[in-house]
Amino acid sequence: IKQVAPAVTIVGSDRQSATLSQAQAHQIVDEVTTDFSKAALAADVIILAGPVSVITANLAELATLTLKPHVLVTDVGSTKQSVMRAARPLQQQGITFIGGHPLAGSHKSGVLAGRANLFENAYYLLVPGLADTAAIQQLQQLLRGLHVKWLTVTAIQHDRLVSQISHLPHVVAAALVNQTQNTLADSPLGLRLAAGGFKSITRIASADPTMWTAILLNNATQITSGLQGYIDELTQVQAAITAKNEPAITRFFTQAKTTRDALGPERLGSLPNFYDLFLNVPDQVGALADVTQRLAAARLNLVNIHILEIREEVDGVLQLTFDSAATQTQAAQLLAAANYQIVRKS
Ligand SMILES: NC(=O)c1ccc[n+]([C@@H]2O[C@H](COP(=O)([O-])OP(=O)(O)OC[C@H]3O[C@@H](n4cnc5c(N)ncnc54)[C@H](O)[C@@H]3O)[C@@H](O)[C@H]2O)c1
Ligand SMILES: O=C(O)C(=O)C[C@]1(C(=O)O)C=C[C@@H](O)C=C1
Repeated sequence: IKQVAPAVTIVGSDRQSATLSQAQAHQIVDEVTTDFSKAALAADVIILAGPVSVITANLAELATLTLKPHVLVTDVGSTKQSVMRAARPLQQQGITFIGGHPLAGSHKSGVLAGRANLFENAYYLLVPGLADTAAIQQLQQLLRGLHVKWLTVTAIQHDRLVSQISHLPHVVAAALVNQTQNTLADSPLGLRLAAGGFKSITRIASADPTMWTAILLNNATQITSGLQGYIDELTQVQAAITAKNEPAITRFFTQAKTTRDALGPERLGSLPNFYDLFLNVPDQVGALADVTQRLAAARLNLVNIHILEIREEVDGVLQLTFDSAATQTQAAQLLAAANYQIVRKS
C-alpha cells in the first residue's frame, strides 16, 4: 500500500507494543496503537491480520462498534468458513466484509518477516460473501502493489482446497519432526545428521504454533478428513513394503513423481515467466554479498534470491530468480566466469 498509495495513512494495531515499535521504526505503518477499537472507529479500511481465532474475535468486537458506514473490512486469515460466519453480525449492519487469503508466506512470523514482494505472483483468494463488485474492486485497487493473481472462491471451496495444500502439509511436517525427535532421542548424532531431504520436507514445521493451532481448530473437519486419507496412503505403502510388493512400491513413487514434476520447480507464485538460476555457493562469509554485488555491478535485476540449502562446511545452493531469459543468461555467464558452479537453469 505504501508503495502505490503513499498518501494513505496506515495505523498498525497489535497487542504487543514491541511489534508496533518495530513496524513504525521500519516505516511499515505511520501510526500505532494497542487500542483496536480506537483504530477501527477511525478507519476507512480495516485489514484483520492476527491468528484466525483473533480475527473472529475482532469481527465480533467490530459488530459492537459504530464504524464509519462506508468502511471496508477484510482479513488475511488462512481459513474462511469460520471467518465468514463471524462476519455475519457485521454484514447484517450493512458493513462490507470481504474474506481474503494471500496464498504465500513463510514459516517465519513477526513484522520483520514481511517484505513488499512477499505475495508477488501468488494467488490471493477472495470470498466476497455479500460484498458487491465495487467493494471488491476497491480492495484490489488498494492492494494492487502486491501484484497477486486474484481468484474468487466460496468459503467451502477455500477451506477444502487449502486444507489439502497447506494445512495438512503443516501437520505432516510437524508430525515427522516430532516422530524423528522421539525415535532418535537416544542418539547423540540424531537430528544433526538431517540432510536436505529432511530439511526440505520439514521447513514449515518451524511455523508459529499459535497461528497453526488456530488454523487446525477453525478447519477441523476438512483437516481430519485429509489426515485420514493421508494415513490410508501411508498404510497402503506400509503394506506394500511388508509384502515386498516391488511393483506397488514403484507405482507409489512413480505416481507421486509424475504429479510433483508437473508442478515445476519452486518459484515465486506459479507464473511460468520467471527464470531461475541455481548455483553452488561456498559456505564462506561474504559469498552471498559477492554474488549480489556482481549482479548489481552488471545492472542485472534480481526478482528474488532464495537460499535453498547451506550445510556446514559444504557448498550451499542459491536460487536466483530473474524476470527474463536474457537476464538469466547474462547472469549465468557472469557468475560462471567468476568460477561459480551453475547447478541448473529453469
Ligand atoms: N504466515 C503465513 O505464511 C501466512 C500466509 C497467509 C495468511 N496467513 C494468515 O495471516 C494471519 C497472520 O499471520 P502472520 O504469519 O502474519 O502472523 P504473525 O505472528 O507474524 O502476526 C500476527 C500478529 O498478531 C498479533 N496478535 C496475536 N494475538 C493478538 C490479539 N489477541 N490482539 C492483537 N494482536 C494480536 C501478534 O502480536 C502478531 O503481531 C494469520 O491468520 C495466518 O493464518 C499467514
Ligand atoms: O511457505 C510457507 O512457509 C507457508 O507456510 C505459506 C502458507 C502455505 O502453507 O503455503 C502458509 C499458510 C498460509 O495460509 C498460506 C501460505
